[in-house]
Amino acid sequence: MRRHVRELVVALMTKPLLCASPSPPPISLSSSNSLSFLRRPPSSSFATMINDNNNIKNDNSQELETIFKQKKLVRSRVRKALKAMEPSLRSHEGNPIINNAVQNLVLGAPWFKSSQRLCAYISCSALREVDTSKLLSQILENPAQDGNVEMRKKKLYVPRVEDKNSHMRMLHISRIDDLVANSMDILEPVPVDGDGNEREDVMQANEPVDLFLLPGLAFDRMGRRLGRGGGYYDTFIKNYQELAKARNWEQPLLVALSYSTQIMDEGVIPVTQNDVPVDALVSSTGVIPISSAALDRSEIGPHKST
Ligand SMILES: Nc1nc2c(c(=O)[nH]1)N(C=O)[C@@H](CNc1ccc(C(=O)N[C@@H](CCC(=O)O)C(=O)O)cc1)CN2
Ligand SMILES: Nc1ncnc2c1ncn2[C@@H]1O[C@H](COP(=O)(O)OP(=O)(O)OP(=O)(O)O)[C@@H](O)[C@H]1O
Repeated sequence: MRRHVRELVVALMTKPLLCASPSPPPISLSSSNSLSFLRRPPSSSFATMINDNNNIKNDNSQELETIFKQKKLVRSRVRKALKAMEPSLRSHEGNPIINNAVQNLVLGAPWFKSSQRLCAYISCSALREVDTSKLLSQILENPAQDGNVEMRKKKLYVPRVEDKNSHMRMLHISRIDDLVANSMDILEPVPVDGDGNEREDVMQANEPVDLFLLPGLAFDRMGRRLGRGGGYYDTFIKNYQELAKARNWEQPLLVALSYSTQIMDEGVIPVTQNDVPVDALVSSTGVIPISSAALDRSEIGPHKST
């Protein structure tokens, strides 16, 4: 609570909150909607754009509490919608076809093909997250082949929760067997590998990560992302972005994976200044580039990282 008060909070909503309304319908991403993303301002102006539109300044704890309550409401609505995707009830989402479609879109994306080092989540089926197992095995199994950018071996870092104070590390793994289930039943790496060596922490790595594949509960087409309430990802990403800036590295592309039912109308997801917007969203309907960085890296050709 005290941490909430300390935050210089800004309500980044461009419309009044619609949280009290019933479940928002999933947004259908028609081609005209998709095209509107091509007119998005560059990512560097993304935060500014939101701030400029922000006409409600929330610098007191009461307003912050309201935002957290609203976040809770959205979370519980989305959890319910995800639960309704149980095999007997769900139409086509949540099944292997949809999970395959999302992962295939990622595997085919230029920003994925050209990535050399990435952080990705280990999906948890109990949380109804978009599956990442195919992606992870492709990354880990892909043999190194000199000269072929697409086939170049990628380095993978995955999350490990260290404590309940939003502290998460991203540790290097080379095999799926490097993972064990934690108390939340999410697979994560033990800090020491089979040879007794400390796993590399991405914050200590000498080279930049170019891609983050992010989980979340709800998203919108402006790049807003609502997590599960731990603050782990927002805190981690902010720290990594600061590190990249200090080292003069290109910022990693932030890409979230989502079922369509998790994509909200604009104005539904309340955010504070701690919430880091994503650059792109992938659902079975397609890749939605949001920032100029996502558009730039959607072009075919090797991605140059510094
Ligand atoms: N696959 C995956 N790994 C991850 C995350 C994630 O969201 N997904 N995290 C992202 O932060 C971190 C772990 N944080 C987590 C936070 C909450 C819950 C969870 O089980 N939440 C329940 C509600 C629990 C409650 O309200 O008491 C849920 O969302 O249904 C799991 C992981 C790091 N690793
Ligand atoms: N960069 C940060 N520094 C410090 N505290 C933070 C930061 N980001 C989030 N928090 C704190 O984490 C808690 C959860 O925040 P929030 O509800 O935005 O998380 P979330 O977006 O659902 O989670 P996540 O980022 O793990 O996906 C809040 O108390 C928030 O103040």
